[in-house]
Amino acid sequence: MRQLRLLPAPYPRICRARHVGSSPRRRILRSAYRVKEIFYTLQGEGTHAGRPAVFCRFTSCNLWTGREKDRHRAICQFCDTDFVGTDGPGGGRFQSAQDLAAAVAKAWAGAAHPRSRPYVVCTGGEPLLQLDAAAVEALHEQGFEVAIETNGTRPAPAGIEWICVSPKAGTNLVLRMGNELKLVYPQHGAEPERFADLDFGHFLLQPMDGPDQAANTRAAIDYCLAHPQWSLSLQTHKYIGIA
Ligand SMILES: C[S@@+](CC[C@H](N)C(=O)[O-])C[C@H]1O[C@@H](n2cnc3c(N)ncnc32)[C@H](O)[C@@H]1O
Ligand SMILES: Nc1nc2[nH]cc(C(=O)O)c2c(=O)[nH]1
Ligand code: SF4
Ligand SMILES: [Mg+2]
Repeated sequence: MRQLRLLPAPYPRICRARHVGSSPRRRILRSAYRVKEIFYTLQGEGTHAGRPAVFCRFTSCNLWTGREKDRHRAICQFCDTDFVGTDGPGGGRFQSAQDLAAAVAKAWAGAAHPRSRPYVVCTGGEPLLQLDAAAVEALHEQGFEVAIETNGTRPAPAGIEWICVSPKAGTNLVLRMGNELKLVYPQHGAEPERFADLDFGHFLLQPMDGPDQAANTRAAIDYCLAHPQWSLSLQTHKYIGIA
């Protein structure tokens, strides 16, 4: 069980909860995995677009509060996602990695089959503020192949099968290798050339959604045509009207 506790320093060496806050005196232990929503759909973006997956959307991000009133001063200002709170379908607070993995397994609708291993995409918000080795292990125990969508500013626990990093301008990119680098385009200060030499299996440009979506799509197409290391990633779920 992951319980809310305040620990006096020095802290026990064996403690699975994670510390929050910088000052040792202010280290409060997080109580649970906080999840906005868990839902079953098709992966809409990137290399695995079209693949059935359970999406586990963790609450909170380190680059935006998620509140519209703060968007203009956020580090990441173009976010298309509501990740505030735990009130979405299947959302809630999960006290243990096992509880979290059981909720994800409940959402998987596919039949067991050797060629269709259950697939979970951990996203957010920023999933690496919460996803830890215990959660990855519990998801594996439920039979899942684990994928993540991350802004790359935090290290990832071991064992994740598919790491998709989507760098944001003005941030320090910590995750510099992975399976796919999916860059929202265009971003002043995060031009594709800055990332082209990193160790990723796939390099994708995803047009920034918003008021300039059509022009951004044209610009992304032109960039890919001129620089064939890069492929286009469309947010297909938005076109076909699924979550
Ligand atoms: C909502 S984010 C959550 C995961 C993580 N925080 C991240 O940024 O990668 C999921 C994906 O949506 C992308 N995304 C967010 N807002 C977008 C927008 N307005 N247009 C296109 N892609 C966007 C992100 O770059 C990321 O690849
Ligand atoms: N269908 C679908 N595919 C997605 N790929 C990444 C998503 C995300 O929000 O992280 C997402 C999403 O929200 N829905
Ligand atoms: S880093 Fe990801 S979740 Fe956070 S604000 Fe940006 S796109 Fe949204
Ligand atoms: Mg999304």
